Amino acid sequence: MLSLISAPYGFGAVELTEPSYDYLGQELSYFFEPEGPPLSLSEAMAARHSGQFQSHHSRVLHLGSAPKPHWVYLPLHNADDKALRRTLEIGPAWIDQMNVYLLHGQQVLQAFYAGDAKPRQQRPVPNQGYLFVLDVPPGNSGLYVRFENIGSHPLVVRLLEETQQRTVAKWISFIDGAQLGYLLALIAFNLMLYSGLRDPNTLNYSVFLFIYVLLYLLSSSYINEWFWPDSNHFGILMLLVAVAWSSLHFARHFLDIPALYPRLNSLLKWGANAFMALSVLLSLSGFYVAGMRLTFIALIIYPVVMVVLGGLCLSRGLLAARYFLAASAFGLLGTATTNLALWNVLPFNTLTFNAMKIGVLLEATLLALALAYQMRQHQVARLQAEHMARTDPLTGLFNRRAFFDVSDSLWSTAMRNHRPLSVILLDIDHFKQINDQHGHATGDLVLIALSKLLQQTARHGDICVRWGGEEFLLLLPETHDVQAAHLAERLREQVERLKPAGLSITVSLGVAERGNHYSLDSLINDADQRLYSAKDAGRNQVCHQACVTCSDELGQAL
Ligand SMILES: Nc1nc2c(ncn2[C@@H]2O[C@H](COP(=O)(O)OP(=O)(O)OP(=O)(O)O)[C@@H](O)[C@H]2O)c(=O)[nH]1
Repeated sequence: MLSLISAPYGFGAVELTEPSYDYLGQELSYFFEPEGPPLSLSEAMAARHSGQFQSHHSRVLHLGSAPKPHWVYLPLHNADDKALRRTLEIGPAWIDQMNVYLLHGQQVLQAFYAGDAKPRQQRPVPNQGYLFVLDVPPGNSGLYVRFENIGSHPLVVRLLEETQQRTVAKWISFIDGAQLGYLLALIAFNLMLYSGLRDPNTLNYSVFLFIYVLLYLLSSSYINEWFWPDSNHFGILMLLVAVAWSSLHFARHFLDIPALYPRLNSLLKWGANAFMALSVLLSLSGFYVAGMRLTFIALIIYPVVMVVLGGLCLSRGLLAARYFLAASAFGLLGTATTNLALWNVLPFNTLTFNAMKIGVLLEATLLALALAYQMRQHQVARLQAEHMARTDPLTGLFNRRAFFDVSDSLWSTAMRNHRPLSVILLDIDHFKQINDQHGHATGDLVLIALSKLLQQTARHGDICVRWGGEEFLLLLPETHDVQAAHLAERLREQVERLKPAGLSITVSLGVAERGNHYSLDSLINDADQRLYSAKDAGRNQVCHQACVTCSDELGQAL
């Protein structure tokens, strides 16, 4: 037994005089404990010396989704003539229990008891894992670590020299600060948008991101003391379930799935609720591993569902789905890359290890862009609807509704400041004949040509309105009756020369000035009467206050 214990450590040992940031998975060997009471250190040592420890060939040790208690051995060598201080880093942060022994010969030099399952054990350092300061004597030494954990824990082990450890800690603080600051800024901004715009998508997005931030903080061991201090796994599981649920909730509403795919929507909604309830129930009733497995299955399915939903909605012409699809694809890619690296399918390096974080940042950014794009689309649609409600579709001129919106203030200003304001009403002569003889489409062309002429002739500030079928109104601020009559006469002459669709047309016009009118309606009425006077007088003429050719009584009197 003694000879077994004193067997050499040297073969394949980590050389401590050559500090490196490398992960040491390839130098590790491991051994699953048989059923029964936990093995003691000397039993584990005996198992190693009898060749029961298996060697390992990748940088991360991943022993399945719920491995049994096991031992890990790491041989060390110090070629220096004095003891070297190294920080042993063991991640991730959510290991329940581990016993670490540093041995030199058969002598235990240091022992540590760590994990997040028992209150008085050494706790992990946020986002780095468990840190143990080792003073390794010259020559060969060895590290034995016993792990016990409910659920998956890919094991990432490094030995860092003091300055390396400080560098790692600095970069972790910097990257975590930047990442969390960015996500919190997105959450705050979207909550502000929600408080102003009441768009439920911005709220759903903020809730989803906030749960993700909580999950990140909890799984990296930042906030274990505040939430579920003695049941970290339960907290992580609940937040995983909540992240999955809230992301699907956001996706369903953002992509308008209830309207586009009502049946699929019900399926997703009830499926997500049932899965959430089942996971929580299983975990609460002691079937934690089953609950966890269910959650992990869902976590694989959810991102795929997102991508499929994005694709479906894009095929239905929902443009904001482009951003959504890209966001989901990045999220899926990041999560898949990190998981495949942890399972040693992809090479494990800083990029693949952090791919999930990068994916989430890209996903959050693209979803924020998707929301912005959707809001812009809603705004454009609203403006278009408003524009259409105010505009005559054939001629592009204001319709009556828009006229009353804008004319009120012009009328009030003119009244208050005693300023002139005139109205011209214009009607195409015998327009019915044009329609009857040349067809409705030709009639439309005539109307379009005439409205263009009106727009070109009117000054900036004048208002052109399609008043009815073939009737137009011009509201002319700062214009006296005589000036309006001149404009009307000019228009009449231009129409004669216009020849729209090759046809000769004429118009009759009635002009009225604000004068003693008490309301805009009465002013328009006056112009209308003069228009009909112009028609009665033989058409193709202007009738105004000083009119002598038309049959207007007032004009005749003048
Ligand atoms: N092409 C076309 N015709 C229209 C439109 N709106 C109204 N009309 C036609 O305009 C004609 C107006 O006819 P009437 O009210 O009898 O007037 P008119 O033939 O111009 O006769 P007077 O006004 O007395 O000279 C009708 O035939 C309507 O169908 C339109 O948007 N497009």
